[in-house]
Amino acid sequence: MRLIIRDNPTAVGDYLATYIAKRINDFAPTADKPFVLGLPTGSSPIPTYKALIKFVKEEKLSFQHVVTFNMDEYVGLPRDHPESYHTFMFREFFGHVDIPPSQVHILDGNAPDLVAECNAYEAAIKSYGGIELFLGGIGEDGHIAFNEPGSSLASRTRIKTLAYDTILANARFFNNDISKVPRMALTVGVATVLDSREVVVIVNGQRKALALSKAIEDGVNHLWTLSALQLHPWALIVVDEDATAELHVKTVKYFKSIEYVQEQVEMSKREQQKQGEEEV
Ligand SMILES: O=P(O)(O)OC[C@H]1O[C@](O)(CO)[C@@H](O)[C@@H]1O
Repeated sequence: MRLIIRDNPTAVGDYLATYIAKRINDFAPTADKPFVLGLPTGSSPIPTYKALIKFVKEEKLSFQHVVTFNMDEYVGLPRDHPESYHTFMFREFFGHVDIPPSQVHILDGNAPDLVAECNAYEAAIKSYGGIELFLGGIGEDGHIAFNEPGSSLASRTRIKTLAYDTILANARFFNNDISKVPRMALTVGVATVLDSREVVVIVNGQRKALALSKAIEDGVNHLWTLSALQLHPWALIVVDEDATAELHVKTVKYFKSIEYVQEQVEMSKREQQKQGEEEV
């Protein structure tokens, strides 16, 4: 697992957008071989979405051959409600990039048969050969997607009752009226996320600092489902300075040193390549 620390949420968003754009461009997606991307909602990904939209407007990136799967959706909230994740995704992202709407997948929290809806979602992910990169968000209690504390680390897409902490945290999107926050959601499971070839998670703010330390400094534990990322061969967590508040100084220094060494390696690779080109 790698941990990248940036000064603030905007810098986190810029780093992530550059990272994702490079992954998509290097993959060179086509209609027959689309790039399959998992996406979150919440306030954390907004700077990333803004920076990705800018790349598309500058024609440095296209979502023409990208297929997306969102992490979660509330149960029972009308699809056109301002706080549904459908509305959020089109308002904050899909409405501003060149993705064909038919390539967007978001769970339907109003489906007549919610279990069938979840099973069909897993099958749709499989039909595309799995997710290439899952960009994720977490809650203050360390949940990834809506896999609340105690969720099985082998879980798949399903209905989840939201934890009281999550209901309280999300009340800010419902005029701070707890009674308006849906009690249930559909969410991809921990195993659904772990099946992706790469997992990238955003953690911003001091209120998520404890979750970050539990997830990376303690062992794998179903009470902090983000910790399951320790089992993934290609996981990256990108955080702002505030989110590191509970980490040991040693942990922060260690991950910063890894990034520094990586930069040195890449710089020397670039220099060698330049020398080679000059010799030709
Ligand atoms: O970024 P915020 O606003 O803290 O919201 C995070 C929430 O969004 C999600 O990523 C949902 O997609 C959840 O995992 C989490 O509860």
